[in-house]
Amino acid sequence: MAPAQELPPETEAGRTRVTVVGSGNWGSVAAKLIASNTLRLPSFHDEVRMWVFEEILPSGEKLTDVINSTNENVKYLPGIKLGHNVVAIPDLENAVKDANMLVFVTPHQFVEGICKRLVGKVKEGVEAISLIKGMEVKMEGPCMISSLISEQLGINCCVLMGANIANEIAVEKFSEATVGYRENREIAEKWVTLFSTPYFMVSPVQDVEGVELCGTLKNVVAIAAGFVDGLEMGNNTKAAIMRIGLREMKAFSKLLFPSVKDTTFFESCGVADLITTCLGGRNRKVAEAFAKNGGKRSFDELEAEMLQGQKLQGVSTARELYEVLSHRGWLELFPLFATVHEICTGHLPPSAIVEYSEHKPNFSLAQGSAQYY
Ligand SMILES: NC(=O)c1ccc[n+]([C@@H]2O[C@H](COP(=O)([O-])OP(=O)(O)OC[C@H]3O[C@@H](n4cnc5c(N)ncnc54)[C@H](O)[C@@H]3O)[C@@H](O)[C@H]2O)c1
Ligand SMILES: O=P(O)(O)OC[C@H](O)CO
Repeated sequence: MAPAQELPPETEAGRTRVTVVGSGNWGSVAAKLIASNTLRLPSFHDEVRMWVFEEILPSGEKLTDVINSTNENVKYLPGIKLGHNVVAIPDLENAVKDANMLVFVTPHQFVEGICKRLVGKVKEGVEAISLIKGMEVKMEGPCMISSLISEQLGINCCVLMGANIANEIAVEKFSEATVGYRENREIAEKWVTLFSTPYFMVSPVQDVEGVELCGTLKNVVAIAAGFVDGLEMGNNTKAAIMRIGLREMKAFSKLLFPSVKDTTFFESCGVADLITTCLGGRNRKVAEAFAKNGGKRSFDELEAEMLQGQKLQGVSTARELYEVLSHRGWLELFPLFATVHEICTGHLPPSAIVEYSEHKPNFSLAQGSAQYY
């Protein structure tokens, strides 16, 4: 497809342009979903730009060249056509400069660097959405990725989270997702329109922090579920870990943001994502291998070997969470979260996942926290 700037000006008028910042496994599927909709919705420009962190493939070719010539992300989503209107762009500034809607979908550890490069480079009034499951920990405390994007770029940022294993959505198996928004329902509806397809059902919820924390924290519970699988502890144990994990997700979210709604945990971003991720996600899979190896091979080594460039979010989120819990004196309130980090870092054996999480938190340690359980 012709690059956007070559289109006659009259075809441009009033149409919303979308750029996807990120092109991993989920980033590529997000681009595919969006591209199928921009083609059919007259209010959107057909072309979807996708920023690609450039890399050279074993064939010696550039990943962007291969995506643009084959219409496939051969490294992160092989075998799936993205849509002829998806254009891979290696230059970040060029990818975002004309966009009215920006979709952020990179592993969370890269977002801050990306945002720094984007300061002053995005269009005025641009709307953003984050599909990123993770958080940053700053001196002043935890910072959700949507806030980081919002604050660094001075733009509004919604979130989209859900029970969304990318490879399943890539082959158009039915699933649901949740858009979290702050105040502007109209913008949330626009995101819902942009993402919804007959096989991808999206619902808006006015609880950006609740939706984003669900997506972020479930990755830590998935690591715990992987340990249980690696130790062959069975379904009941795994269900117990998921229940305790959900309880800690809710308690932590509400301690951090009292505005978080109970009902959010019953949306796709809550219990449904927790279930799918503990059954079929990458965090679970690598944690299973870690436990099978008795913790003797590091997560970094296993991630590189098992995921071929895809990135885990659960191990770093567990570390970030641990920092927040230690700093606020909440470690004993969240035994599952704390134990996951201690196992990941080799301070406890994988079997500690049940030895520790079976203890109920000591409510007296944090005044008023019992009401959240
Ligand atoms: N894959 C899924 O099923 C899925 C589903 C829902 C949400 N998510 C979330 O989406 C986010 C993105 O995950 P993904 O699956 O699209 O990615 P991924 O893990 O498949 O791929 C890693 C990506 O990081 C890029 N990268 C590597 N080094 C980089 C650098 N220095 N700077 C910038 N980018 C770099 C790679 O090019 C690649 O695009 C994560 O927060 C993840 O939790 C993933
Ligand atoms: O494969 P994971 O563990 O990164 O999880 C993928 C998605 O977040 C599931 O919704």
